[in-house]
Amino acid sequence: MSSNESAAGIAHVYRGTFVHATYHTAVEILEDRLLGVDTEGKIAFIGSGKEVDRLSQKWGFEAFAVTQLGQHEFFMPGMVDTHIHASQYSYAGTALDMPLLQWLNMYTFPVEACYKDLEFARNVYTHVVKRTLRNGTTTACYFATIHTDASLLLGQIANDFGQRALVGKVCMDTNNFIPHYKETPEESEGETNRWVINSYPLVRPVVTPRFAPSCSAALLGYLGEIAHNNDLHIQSHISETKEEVNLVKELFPDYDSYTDVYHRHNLLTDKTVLAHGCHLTDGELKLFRETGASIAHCPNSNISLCSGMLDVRRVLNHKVKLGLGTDVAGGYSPSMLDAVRRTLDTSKALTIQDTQYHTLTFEEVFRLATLGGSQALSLDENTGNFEVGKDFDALRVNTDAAGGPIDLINHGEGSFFMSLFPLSIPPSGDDRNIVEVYVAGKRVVPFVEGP
Ligand SMILES: Nc1nc2[nH]cnc2c(=O)[nH]1
Ligand SMILES: [Zn+2]
Repeated sequence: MSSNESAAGIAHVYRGTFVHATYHTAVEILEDRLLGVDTEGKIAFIGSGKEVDRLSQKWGFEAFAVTQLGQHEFFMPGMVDTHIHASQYSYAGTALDMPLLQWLNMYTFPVEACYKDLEFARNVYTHVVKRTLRNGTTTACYFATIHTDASLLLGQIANDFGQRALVGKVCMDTNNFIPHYKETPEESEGETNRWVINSYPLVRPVVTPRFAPSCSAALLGYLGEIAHNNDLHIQSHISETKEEVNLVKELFPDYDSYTDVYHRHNLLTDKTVLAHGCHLTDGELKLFRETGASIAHCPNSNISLCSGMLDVRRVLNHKVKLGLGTDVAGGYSPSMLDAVRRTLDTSKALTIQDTQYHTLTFEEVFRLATLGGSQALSLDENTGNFEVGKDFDALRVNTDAAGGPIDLINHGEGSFFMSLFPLSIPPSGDDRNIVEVYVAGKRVVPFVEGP
């Protein structure tokens, strides 16, 4: 047995087409493969479908127990939403009529204040976890609110429905508009310490300063220390709008840049993910690269709030890790397939402005939605693509789903279009094409209905 071979028994074997990204190739379409999942939910082997007899002997499964995918089906890795506000799901699709800072005061803070009420929280959090899972988000990096108990509930709900999640209790000690929706720095530190000791098998806590304008230097310092002492993930927002960048300059005049504010409070590490980054300078991107911090690209929100257009190609050229985020409710869609589309749209809009621009390809964006996201969250040892030893986080996709949003037209066996058809789903498909969702080997969609 080689070092990455599983010692656990085989629980499931699937045969058919597998489509995924690797570290070297944006998209690989693997036809007629056999993939075995062990009893711990990890990928135990991947081999040719033609070798079913040899593999069944080697791995000890019955050939008749293999699940055969349909002619128009394939497996792709589950998608990774690197930035979503679970607490804002209740008003997704509404209230996008003002710029970020006014939008936060007018809509977001009043809604988030409601999460003191645990029943309200339970209702919204159950809906957002189910909706994102159904849309193919197998890993979500969530912002909750400042309320520790409601944030714990979000972690429990994600775990119970089988979604892999990073969950952040939001920290903020500055709020001039809604004074009751904030904490003192000491409360925030104490509650974060209470928060980070809790975990569920699929859920990890994330240290979550909301963004520099909502946090004093003292609070940022406490949070950097907690993250460092406990080796935790960190998430926040950065350089989403020019107005925000100017505000940070006013609030933190002694720092070189917005990025420097986080850096000097030990908040930039290889487990940090910062959303937006539309207006970062080259020097700031260099600091991201040096620290290993990553960017959550949230194109729907960037356009919906008229914040800016992130030049993803520039970020990738700086060798900064980048994943995609829905940023509900600044973004109006909880679907990562929408994030794929908006990423392509933003890249094409940049190309319209500059015809020499190196537009992102469909394949590159597919990678960002899957493996790229897992790298951005430093979870790619566990998830992001179909490699032996990783957890089986996967979507069973039917390109010809009954009632689906797109028709599969047969161009004839072996034609150019037929071979590329799996790639049409991220831009043109929707949740009707996602017939099953797996996290760590367990089927979590369709939901198992209670009694
Ligand atoms: N889009 C967005 N940006 C933020 N910056 C600080 N808080 C938020 C938020 O809730 N949404
Ligand atoms: Zn956000």
